[in-house]
Amino acid sequence: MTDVSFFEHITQQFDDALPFVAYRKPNSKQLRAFYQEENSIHYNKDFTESGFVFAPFDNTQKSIIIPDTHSIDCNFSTVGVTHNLSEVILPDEDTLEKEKHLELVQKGILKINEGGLKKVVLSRKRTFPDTLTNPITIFKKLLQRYTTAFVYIWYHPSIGLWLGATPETLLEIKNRTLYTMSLAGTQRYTQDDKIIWGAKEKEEQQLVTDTIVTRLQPLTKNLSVGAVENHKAGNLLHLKTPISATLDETEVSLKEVINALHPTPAVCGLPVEKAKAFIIDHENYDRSYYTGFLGELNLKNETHRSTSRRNVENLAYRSVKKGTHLFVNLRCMEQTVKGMQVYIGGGITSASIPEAEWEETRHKLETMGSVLF
Ligand SMILES: C=C(O[C@@H]1C=C(C(=O)O)C=C[C@H]1O)C(=O)O
Repeated sequence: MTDVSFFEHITQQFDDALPFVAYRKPNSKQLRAFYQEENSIHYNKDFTESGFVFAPFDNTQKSIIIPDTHSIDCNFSTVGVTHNLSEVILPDEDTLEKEKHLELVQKGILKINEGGLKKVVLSRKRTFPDTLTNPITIFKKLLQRYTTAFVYIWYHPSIGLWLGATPETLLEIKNRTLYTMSLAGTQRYTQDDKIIWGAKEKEEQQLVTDTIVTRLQPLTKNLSVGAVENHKAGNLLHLKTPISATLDETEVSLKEVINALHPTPAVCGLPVEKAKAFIIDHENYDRSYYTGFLGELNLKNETHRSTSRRNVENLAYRSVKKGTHLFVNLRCMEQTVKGMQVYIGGGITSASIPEAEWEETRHKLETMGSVLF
């Protein structure tokens, strides 16, 4: 299919108020969409379903599946896309918003200093009332600007419309190998500076790595932790550690692995239940799908049955294997009647400085806000 027909197809779905998701994986040119011909909500039961899953932050709430029954794909090239991608200066922020966020961060630091809580990720949302009104155009701009991110547009008439360009993989399972990452710590990317990370960022990211390792250890074998590297996401840099392991899905279910990983301390905090309770009590808004996860779940068409006759066991395994590739829903926005709502947050530790945390959310906002005008 040509990219023109692809975009026409998803535009038609949206105009007809029918569910769809369209996405492109990091560093890929392939665009893919799953869509429904009716508007029912398919809830996930136990992560054995096939399709595209959209899960909220609160893991006690249900996730939604767009089944893999109807799909289209195309190669996307930016040739012929004429969107202006110059730097955008966002409208000034309400001073009340700033005060509210500083207060929230101060409360978080206080709670950490009291003991019992090591890290908590605190967030806010900003509504842009006067933005581009066509979400498909925003999607195209995200594709054009964030080539190394997982870029998506997700729509269900009974739930809403979400868009995002996330740098964070929750989990990928290919054959018997599981890949994930610990992503935390943020600084602005400036081309000419030598990259130096502060102790707060290094410690915060190490906490995430250690937790992921502890949670995956009992479920996997051959766990391997790579070296810490810089990860560029738009105008930001993060610290990232790649983690991989061997997973036997005949012994450990996908549901167990997802429950072990989500929510990671990169988006919630540590210890997870205490951090989650603090977030729910103090953030004063519903995160909904922000810091949830989304992506391909048990996609059958990624299965390649081995033709090798040498390893019968491997052959049998491969024949039932399906592909799963999930991302954390960060750098995302939701279309509402009030305008586009962009969600942003950052990890708070005892070493956090409230003003710097506010600035971090401003920088993250610029990443998303730049495609809205
Ligand atoms: C919570 C967000 O990002 C997370 C928090 C980070 C941090 O605290 O430095 C960095 C990357 C993400 O793990 C967000 O972008 O909203």
